[in-house]
Amino acid sequence: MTPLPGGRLVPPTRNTQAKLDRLARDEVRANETPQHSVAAILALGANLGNRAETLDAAVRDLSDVPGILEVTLSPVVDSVAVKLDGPDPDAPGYLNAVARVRTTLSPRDLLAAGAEIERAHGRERLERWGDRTLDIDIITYGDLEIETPTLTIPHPRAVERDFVLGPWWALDPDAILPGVGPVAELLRALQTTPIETERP
Ligand SMILES: Nc1ncnc2c1ncn2[C@@H]1O[C@H](COP(=O)(O)OP(=O)(O)OP(=O)(O)O)[C@@H](O)[C@H]1O
Ligand SMILES: Nc1nc2c(c(=O)[nH]1)N=C(CO)CN2
Repeated sequence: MTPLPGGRLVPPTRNTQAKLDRLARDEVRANETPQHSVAAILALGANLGNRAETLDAAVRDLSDVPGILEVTLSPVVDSVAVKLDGPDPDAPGYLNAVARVRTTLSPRDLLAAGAEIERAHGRERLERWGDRTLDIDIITYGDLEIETPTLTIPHPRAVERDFVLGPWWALDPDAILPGVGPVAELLRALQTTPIETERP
C-alpha cells in the first residue's frame, strides 16, 4: 500500500493490484524447477573474436551444465550487426544460431547458466546492443510466458529478429513462438530474403 503524508495507507487501484499479482506469479514461475525436462530455445550470437570457435565452445559449455541434458545447434548464419539505430554494416558482423536444449533448470537458473558462459568467453557489457564475444538469450522455455524485471519469456525482441527466427526455422520448420504464432509466418512477415541456411 502507498503511504500518504501523515502515514495513512491507501490500497492500490484494482489495475495496479492486478499488475502486482501478475508480477508475483511470474517471479514464482521464473524460479520453478520443472518436474520433467523442458525444451527451451536459446539464441546465440557473437561478433567479436573467433566467432565460430566461440559458438562451438558455447555449445560444449551448455552441454556440460548439470541440468542441461541435450543441446542441438541450428545452422549458423552471418548477419549484419543491428544497433539501436538500425543495421550497421560498418560494425563487425555476427554469427548467429539457436540451440534447442532440454533442461531441468528453472528459467532463472538457465539464464544464470547462459550468463556464466558469456562471462567465461569474455563478454563485456559496455553499451546496449554493443559488440560482444558471446550473447546467450532465452527465446522460449516450453510454452511459458512470463514478464519480470530481469527475465521475460518469450524474449520480447525475438519476433523482430530474422537472425533468431531464421536459424530457428531451419532447425524446426514447425516451431511456434508461444503467445505469438508460427515462426515460419513471423519470418514471412519480416519480408526478409530467405536466410542462407539449409535444413539440417
Ligand atoms: N529472455 C531473456 N534472455 C536473456 N536475458 C534476458 C531475457 N529477459 C530479460 N533479460 C535480461 O536482459 C538483461 C540484458 O541482457 P543482454 O545484455 O544479453 O541484452 P542484449 O543482448 O544486449 O539485448 P537484448 O535483450 O535486446 O537481446 C539480462 O541481464 C537479463 O536479466
Ligand atoms: N546481427 C545481430 N545484431 C544484434 C544481435 C545479434 O545477435 N545479431 N544481438 C543484439 C543484442 O542481443 C543486438 N544486435
